[in-house]
Amino acid sequence: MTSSRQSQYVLSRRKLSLSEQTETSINQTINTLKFNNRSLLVKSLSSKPLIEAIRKIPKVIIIGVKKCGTRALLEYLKLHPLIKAPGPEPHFFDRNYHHQ
Ligand SMILES: Nc1ncnc2c1ncn2[C@@H]1O[C@H](COP(=O)(O)OS(=O)(=O)O)[C@@H](OP(=O)(O)O)[C@H]1O
Repeated sequence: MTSSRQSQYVLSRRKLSLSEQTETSINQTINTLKFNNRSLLVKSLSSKPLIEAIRKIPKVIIIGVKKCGTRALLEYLKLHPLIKAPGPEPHFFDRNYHHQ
């Protein structure tokens, strides 16, 4: 990233008051989605839907083989008032990724 783009990025972070944790999530998303051009994201950060989408990125993912007790773990964690879960198990990876 060039220095002008870097300062643009820092300014955007300040303007949006992103926490360090949110910024880490954004950076992980950038890496995961293989965004090569970060300036694209910096420009998009002014878009409210994108910010909302980024806030919804999970902070924790429970992964387990069938019948290992992931449902019970999720139910116990959901008892905590500060923990939100997307309803029942979303099965994101087994529904969206298939190895051959
Ligand atoms: N703490 C603990 N100790 C032992 N066994 C436990 C525990 N918590 C959950 N369970 C049992 O785990 C089974 C469900 O696991 P999962 O939630 O991973 O099931 S699933 O694959 O998502 O359907 C399910 O087993 P079955 O009743 O045989 O289906 C649960 O009874």
